[in-house]
Amino acid sequence: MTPLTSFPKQDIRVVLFEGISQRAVEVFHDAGYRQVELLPKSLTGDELIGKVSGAHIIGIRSRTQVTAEVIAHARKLITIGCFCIGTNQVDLEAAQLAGIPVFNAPYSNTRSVAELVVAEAIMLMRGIPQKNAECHRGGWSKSAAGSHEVRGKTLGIIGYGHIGTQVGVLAEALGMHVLFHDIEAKLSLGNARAAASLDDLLERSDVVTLHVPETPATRMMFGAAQIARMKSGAHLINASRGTVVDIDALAAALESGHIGGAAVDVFPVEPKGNGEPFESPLTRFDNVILTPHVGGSTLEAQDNIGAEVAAKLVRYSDNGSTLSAVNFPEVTLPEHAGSHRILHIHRNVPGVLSRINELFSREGVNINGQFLRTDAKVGYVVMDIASTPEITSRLRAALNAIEGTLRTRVLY
Ligand SMILES: NC(=O)C1=CN([C@@H]2O[C@H](COP(=O)(O)OP(=O)(O)OC[C@H]3O[C@@H](n4cnc5c(N)ncnc54)[C@H](O)[C@@H]3O)[C@@H](O)[C@H]2O)C=CC1
Ligand SMILES: O=C(O)CCC(=O)C(=O)O
Repeated sequence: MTPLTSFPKQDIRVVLFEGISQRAVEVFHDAGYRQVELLPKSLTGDELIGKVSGAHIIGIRSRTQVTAEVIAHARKLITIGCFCIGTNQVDLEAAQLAGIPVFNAPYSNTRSVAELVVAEAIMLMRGIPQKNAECHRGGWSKSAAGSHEVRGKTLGIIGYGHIGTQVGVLAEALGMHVLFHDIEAKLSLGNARAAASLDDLLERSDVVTLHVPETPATRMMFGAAQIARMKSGAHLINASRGTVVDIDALAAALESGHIGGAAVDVFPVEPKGNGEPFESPLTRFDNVILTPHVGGSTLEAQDNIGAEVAAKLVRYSDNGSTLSAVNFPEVTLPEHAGSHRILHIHRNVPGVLSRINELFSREGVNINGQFLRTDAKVGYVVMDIASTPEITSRLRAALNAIEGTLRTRVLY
């Protein structure tokens, strides 16, 4: 791939997919970006490739799959924003090796998911989904059978991270006992306790809720064997990723009555946008709350996410800072008024930095500031120099010729 360079801000094309908040557009406009396109849904296949290949910055939510193939066609792309928490929809390694940092909003919708999950735990324990469905059909069955308070019951949280801990805090405020299971050692908040094992958690919980990211280890981590371990009549909530639960095994356990009810917000296959058909083996069960992946969809969260991720994208585009990028060495940079800033992204192989420094000394250019971070695969070095456009352009061409260079950008 020929390394790319930067150019005037008014020519930078930003494409935001999946109905990202207007707040993001405002942040780009305020920062001087004029070409911001807001699309209401995700795209796939050639349509997505066509759109991304013309963009310098893209913003997506959980639905748009930015695969290695999409990235290979994204010749102008300098950065990707996931306007959400999860980043599993992006091939992070392919992006990194194309010199494209990816940003997300790691906390902005945490509270929204936690509130929904706790509300669902109450609804499931009361049998409200099936009562609601019956009333909608003109039925009436006033009864306390199968209806319970959550106070004193046990909530099992799988994945005790940002969301899991918030769910635990809210559940404890309702008088629930909280157990959690995580692959990492975690500080328990309040009176929450780590379960001895996943099986231990499943055997003791009245409601089990999943808050793990999508990783190779969590794909289908919750199947027939885990469901069988749950107490008879217990409830399952999944607002993590649709690939985490074996949906057919869940349907079978609902059919048999082993699972008392479920709330599912995420699905193995989700429609591309509103108005597209939704299909799931769970639609036939009254005791299942189905929501269209709205765990993080509150106006509060979406506004915050729009502002946060857009600000990160602007900062990277304007200044080169990669602080909080999820796939890139993190460099925090000062302002560079009065100097040219050269950003050089390269494979992390021995000798690249010394070749860069040799080049600058050969050109007789003084480096006012140099910032370097590396990870296992990639190095990111930023140099502020007092230079003329001619010298900078010569340097840029020479930098591009250094073996291992993935991308060079210049910020004037
Ligand atoms: N339904 C929705 O709208 C939303 C869904 N999400 C999903 O929720 C996930 C979790 O979000 P956060 O809590 O912010 O992430 P986090 O990274 O703070 O927490 C995830 C936790 O899961 C643990 N974990 C990872 N693999 C595990 C395994 N195999 N078994 C047990 N624990 C494991 C991690 O150690 C970590 O503590 C996101 O990755 C995203 O997929 C996030 C926001 C909105
Ligand atoms: O709001 C969205 O589109 C996705 C929310 C989500 O799943 C996330 O933040 O990871």
